[in-house]
Amino acid sequence: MKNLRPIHIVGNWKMNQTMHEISEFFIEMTKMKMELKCKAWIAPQALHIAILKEMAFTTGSIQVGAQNCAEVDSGALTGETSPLALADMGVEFVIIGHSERRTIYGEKNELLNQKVLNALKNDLKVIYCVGETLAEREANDTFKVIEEQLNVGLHNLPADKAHLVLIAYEPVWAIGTGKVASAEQAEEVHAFIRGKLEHLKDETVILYGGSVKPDNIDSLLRKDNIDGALVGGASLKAKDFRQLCSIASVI
Ligand SMILES: O=C(CO)COP(=O)(O)O
Repeated sequence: MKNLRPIHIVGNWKMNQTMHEISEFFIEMTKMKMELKCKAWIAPQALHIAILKEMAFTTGSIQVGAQNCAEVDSGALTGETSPLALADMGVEFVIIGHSERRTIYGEKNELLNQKVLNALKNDLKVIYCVGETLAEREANDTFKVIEEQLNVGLHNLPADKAHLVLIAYEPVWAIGTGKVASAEQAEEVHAFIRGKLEHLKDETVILYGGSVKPDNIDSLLRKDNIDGALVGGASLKAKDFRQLCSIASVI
């Protein structure tokens, strides 16, 4: 079944990168002239989406997305990013429910559901993030927390848009900490998530995120239900990003 699902390497640049660093990234990527056999996506901060789309166009194979969007298309929402505007700009995907949005900005599953449905209405691909904190894992609540995040966050998902949804499992304790979940720990949760999906159980791409690096991605990607990675720190430099994509291309 895994071969139904193309491997995705998604860089989440979070609130990083200057114009100089972005130019360097694409100069390096272009020099490498790599033929990508995996899907390579990058989500820069909103301000950089347009310029990245131009640069990515010259390298051919990188798709550009957003890290967040509002739950409605337009209105008096100062500082928000409209999914309608993203679609209008030709943006391909949006990350929704990242743990930093959930914990720092207090975004709850109900709000995230509105965001998911509205992004899908605009035909954006959605990477919906789920994952437990360390305290929740230690209290043996991992599956309960993730089930709730899936049930509420993906409530009323229209069957005809399910092909636009990807899931990212990002254990909060593994993000930016250098503590990667073992391939077995991640696979256990990925299999659980797949079992809970209502539509397109076999086709839905499920990414792992949390301290993914070139030296640990191989064992993760070899698991049946791990179809790629959502990568923070190691996606910022072209050399690491390219290496992640090269490893993913031969799985
Ligand atoms: O949050 C993440 C990606 O969305 C993971 O970040 P790191 O790869 O830096 O741990």
